[in-house]
Amino acid sequence: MLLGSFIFLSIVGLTVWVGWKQEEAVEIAIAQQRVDETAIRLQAMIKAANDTVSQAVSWANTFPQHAPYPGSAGLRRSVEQAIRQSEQGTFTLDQRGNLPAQERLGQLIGLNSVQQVDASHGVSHLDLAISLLDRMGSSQATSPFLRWTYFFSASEDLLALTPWASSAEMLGESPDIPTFLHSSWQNYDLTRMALPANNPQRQAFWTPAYLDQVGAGLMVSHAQPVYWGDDFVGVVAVDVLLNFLHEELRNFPDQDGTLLVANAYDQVLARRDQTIQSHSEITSLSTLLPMLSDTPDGVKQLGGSVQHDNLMLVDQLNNPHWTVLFLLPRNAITERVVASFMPQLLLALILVIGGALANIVLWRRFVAPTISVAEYVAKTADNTPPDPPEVPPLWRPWVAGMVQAFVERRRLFNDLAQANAELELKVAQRTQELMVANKQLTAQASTDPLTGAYNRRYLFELLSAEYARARRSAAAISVLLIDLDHFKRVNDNYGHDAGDAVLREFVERARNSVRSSDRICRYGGEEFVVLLPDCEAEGAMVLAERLRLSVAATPIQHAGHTILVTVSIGVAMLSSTDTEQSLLKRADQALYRAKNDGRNRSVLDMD
Ligand SMILES: Nc1nc2c(ncn2[C@@H]2O[C@H](COP(=O)(O)OP(=O)(O)OP(=O)(O)O)[C@@H](O)[C@H]2O)c(=O)[nH]1
Repeated sequence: MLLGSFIFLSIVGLTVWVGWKQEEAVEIAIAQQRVDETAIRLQAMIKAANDTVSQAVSWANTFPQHAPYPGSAGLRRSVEQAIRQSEQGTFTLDQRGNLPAQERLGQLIGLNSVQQVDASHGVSHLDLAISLLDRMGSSQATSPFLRWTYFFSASEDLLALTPWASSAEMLGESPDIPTFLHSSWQNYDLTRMALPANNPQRQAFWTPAYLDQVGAGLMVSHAQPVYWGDDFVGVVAVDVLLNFLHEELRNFPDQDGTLLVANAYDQVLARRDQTIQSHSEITSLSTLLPMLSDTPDGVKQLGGSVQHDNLMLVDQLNNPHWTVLFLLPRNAITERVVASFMPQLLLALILVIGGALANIVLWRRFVAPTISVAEYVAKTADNTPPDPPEVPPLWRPWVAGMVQAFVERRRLFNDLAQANAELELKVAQRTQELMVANKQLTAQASTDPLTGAYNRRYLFELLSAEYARARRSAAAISVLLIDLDHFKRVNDNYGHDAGDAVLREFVERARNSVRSSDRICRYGGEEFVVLLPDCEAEGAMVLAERLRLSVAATPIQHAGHTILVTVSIGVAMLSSTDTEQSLLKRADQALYRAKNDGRNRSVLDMD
């Protein structure tokens, strides 16, 4: 029972745990999916900057093959006019009132010394700048967050920029154009990073974030150097305003946690919970997340890991290498899991409580009654039946029937045991009786019923045994053959009963005259044989005489009559040549002589 409960609770617990983990995994997957989608959207939005730069650089690198470029003839005339009209060795397009579609074009500032024609390539940086202004003028229309597109010439004497900005606006606090152009190459990341020494692979790159000097906001530049063959010509760049990032992060569907975008320079470019409006507000990611400072490339280490009490979900854009980072508090996940898992949890609780109740009911209704009934059954072996067990009402009729059956069984068992005991007693008695009867039968089989002497059949058994014994041990053995004299007269004179009485009395007196080991046998009618083991002839004669005299000396009284009886005795002792029959025969011969000699005497056969 306990084991069953334990297993049941373990299964429920395991199920809850597995369910919990599954729900947690689902929540994490949803959050990761949102991060991934945000990264994809940002990548799509930033694509305009990539396209603008790659198309412009592609055009610029092959520009000598396009020249002369007819599309910018009007702009070129305007530039040449500006160069001619310029003072102080510099020129701008501030006076461009005669340009067609001027809003579409941008500003161009430079030094009058700018080369009109490159001797080796046949075209000049100025030609390239003019053609780029013509081609890039509509770039901003493709994306609202592309701010400036521009070309710096590597000779530090030219800057072409679109859309339009006045030279005053561009120069800002710079004292003059030559200083501005020169310092731009020294101070701007996009120009410095484009230099052949810094970018031998001539790759496009993204600069760290900076604040636009004309107040447009936080931005980054995407730039790529321009080469004509092996000659470094300049750099084409586009400035990207980062305010769209904040808008994008604000639309993130998960309202919990910290969400930000950082670049590969450890700068946090945008945070959902905070707008960045000044350069000082640009925090470093490693400062924001102290745990990152321990690793050389913290951002790469972040994916899906748990940072303190937050789950950190990350996705990275390819170009630029920006990171969308979402710190979701663990307790927010737990709350969501609880919310979505609550029905399952409730079900599990119901199952547990229901299971426990079912166990209790099962125990009370079935197991406990079964045990008490089993104990009761065990006790029904006692003679006194125990009280019936306490069971629920449902069981009572059944238990009552069973108790009655057991009691009846006990009663039958007791009756049977008693009957068995009685039977055993009877069998013992009967056996005893049979033994007595057997003894009697045995005695009857060997005894003459009238006199109690051994009968003729038994005489021969005895004689045979004694004969064998005498032959083995060379012992003596003698026999007396006794015949009552004129016995017929007794019957005739006093009746047959008197004759029987005389026979009985004779045997009685014979018993009193012989040894206990001697055997008195009725040989037939009024003839008797007394078998005398270990008795020589002389002893036999003495015994015969004593017997004869005991009979003759005292008449027998019967029914008022005094009956005088005598006996004649033939005596013989076993000789070495005798058989059993010959021994008896010699005794008979001696008897015969005793009769002939006048009766009432003992005669020894001397043979
Ligand atoms: N009452 C009684 N008489 C018996 C029994 N057995 C034999 N007798 C009788 O014994 C008598 C034997 O007679 P006999 O053979 O003539 O011999 P006897 O009269 O004894 O004469 P002797 O032997 O010559 O002395 C017969 O009359 C038998 O009927 C018996 O069991 N009971």
